[in-house]
Amino acid sequence: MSAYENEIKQAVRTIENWPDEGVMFRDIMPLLQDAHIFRKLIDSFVHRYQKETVDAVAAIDARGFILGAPLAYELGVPLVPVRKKGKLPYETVSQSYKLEYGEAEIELHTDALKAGDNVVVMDDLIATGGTMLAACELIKKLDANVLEVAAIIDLPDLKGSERLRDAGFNIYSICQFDGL
Ligand SMILES: O=P(O)(O)OC[C@H]1O[C@H](OP(=O)(O)OP(=O)(O)O)[C@H](O)[C@@H]1O
Ligand SMILES: Nc1ncnc2[nH]cnc12
Repeated sequence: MSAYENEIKQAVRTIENWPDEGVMFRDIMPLLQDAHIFRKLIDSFVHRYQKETVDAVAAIDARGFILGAPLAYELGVPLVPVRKKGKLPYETVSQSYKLEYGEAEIELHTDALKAGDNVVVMDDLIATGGTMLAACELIKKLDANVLEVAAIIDLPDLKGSERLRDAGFNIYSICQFDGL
């Protein structure tokens, strides 16, 4: 792990037993409160994608918006918010996915991407991978291509990154934490 990756990992705050007993909540808010770390964080994503052919950044509601917006701005490409159900006013495609308890649904406007667009999908964290996989399905429904899914944090014990890899997606995460 490089020095900057370690600096980012050290800045993540862990809250035990939140929101439920047994969960170690990995809180990215301290990374945003430190302007120096926030800049390094965004720059690391920019550096990874600036030489790639990226046509859009899809950012997942809600914490993915915080990262996806500055990345899209710096790359000079469109920002495509992937929103939770019922928030987008125009015609949508939607995809349901499993949560620990029950189901959720996310949506994209049908005109958000063009067929063949190369898309980076951005969120703060991959746990079970359900959210990222659903976002990738939406992108595929619009005949666009997922170049890579990107997150600050991967929780490999929850097998989300494994599910994403098995489904054929490339993954980039800056740091990993053991446990739930
Ligand atoms: O890999 P998964 O098991 O799908 O979990 C990861 C997702 O969970 C969190 O969002 P949450 O649904 O809590 O919404 P929020 O961003 O509105 O807090 C996180 O920001 C990811 O989007
Ligand atoms: N452990 C965790 N920390 C922060 N966000 C999460 N989303 C799902 N699991 C999470």
